[in-house]
Amino acid sequence: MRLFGDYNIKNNQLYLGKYKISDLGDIYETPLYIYDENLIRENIRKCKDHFGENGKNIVAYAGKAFLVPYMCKILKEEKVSLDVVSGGELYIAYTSGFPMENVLFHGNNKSEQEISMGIDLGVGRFVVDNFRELQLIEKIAMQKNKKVKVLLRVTPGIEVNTHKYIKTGSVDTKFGFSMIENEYIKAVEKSIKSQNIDLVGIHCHIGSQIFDPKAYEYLSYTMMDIAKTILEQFGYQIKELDLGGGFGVYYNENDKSKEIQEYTSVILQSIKKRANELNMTVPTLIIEPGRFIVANSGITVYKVGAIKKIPNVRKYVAVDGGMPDNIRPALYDAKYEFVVANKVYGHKVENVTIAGKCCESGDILIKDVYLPILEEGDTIAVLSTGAYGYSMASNYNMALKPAVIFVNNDDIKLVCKRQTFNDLLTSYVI
Ligand SMILES: Cc1ncc(COP(=O)(O)O)c(C=O)c1O
Ligand SMILES: N[C@@H](CCCC[NH3+])C(=O)O
Repeated sequence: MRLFGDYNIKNNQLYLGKYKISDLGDIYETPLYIYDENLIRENIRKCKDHFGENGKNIVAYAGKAFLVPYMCKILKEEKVSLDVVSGGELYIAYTSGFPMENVLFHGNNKSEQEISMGIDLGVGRFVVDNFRELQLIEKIAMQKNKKVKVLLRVTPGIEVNTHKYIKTGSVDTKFGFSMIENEYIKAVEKSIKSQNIDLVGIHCHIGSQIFDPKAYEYLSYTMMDIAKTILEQFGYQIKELDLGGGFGVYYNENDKSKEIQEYTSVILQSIKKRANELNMTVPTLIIEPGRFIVANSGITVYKVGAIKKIPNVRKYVAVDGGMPDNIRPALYDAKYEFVVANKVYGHKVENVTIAGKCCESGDILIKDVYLPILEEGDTIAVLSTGAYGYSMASNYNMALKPAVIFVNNDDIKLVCKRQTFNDLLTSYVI
């Protein structure tokens, strides 16, 4: 078991700083997401320190990992950019006072309304995914008499070793302009010719939960080669090169997680090397880490309810949450570490399966885990759920989305209230 940031064990109990996790579960009700705010800030600073090159390069947090108004406030204070993927994320950023010029607007099927909203709010960069979007941006920008800064998303055709659902840079993907038959060249040409588009650079993202820095070396070379082709064909040197996110994190002992500098140094060195070989200037570089910044800072806390023992088969221990607050085990077969927060080490341990409370046999948080003997009322913490947990939460089975609290030294901040039954009614026409 690996604890990050201020998580610690005292008297056989799990704590975050001075706060006992089982007490927080009682106070704020379970399921509950808890974050170590200092660790988020520390991770952001690590990215800036190892990649920012004193403000020359840009770190853009990928909001899809976890985005709430309080997170926007932290990002603003820490002076990083933000990658959003929908009108909804953009709206959260805007209403939270996040500077719009530091927003990159992603998405493979942006609606006219989203594009219009992005232009009106003045987002810094549109990351353009396809020809339809290019046309729409041009049309809407022309109507509004605006010139819009864009990065073109290119699919580098790079295979990475990660779950197939979270690969995004392979040849066969829904994202970006393909290199096959020089599709991306046509997009560059259209952008350069357009009166209402200001082509700033190119973007790519090969996938998520990647552990091999070599993948970024190869990506860096490929993208600089693309930049060279653009220079040769159009006499245009790109100003910005965005290499996406994807830096892998520790969930369990099979994950060979690395320090961020092991990825960023590869990127910085490879880009400079290739730029030198190609006789080009180094563009402003951008990375978009999501998981790396928030995953290890967050945990999810549950209470044990029903326990079912099937003689000689299996013991199921059900908790008061499950797939609505963490879809990742069901969707990606994700494996987390589990801690019984109110009795971390037991005299005896046993093999159990932790089940959620949904009406779904696949709602299993983990199969075959050794934990101290569990009883109803015990508090279970699932570690490193800070990325793609709350952001992927649903109301399946009309489950209420849990509260989220941030702990920062002595302070506790409730950043999302637990939903109520009345909240479930808000979108219905009765
Ligand atoms: C375009 C883009 N940028 C950044 C990210 C963030 O990835 P991660 O959370 O793995 O760093 C994603 C998600 O995979 C993405 O699709
Ligand atoms: N939701 C995914 C990551 C998505 C990456 C977005 N392109 C996960 O939990 O691993």
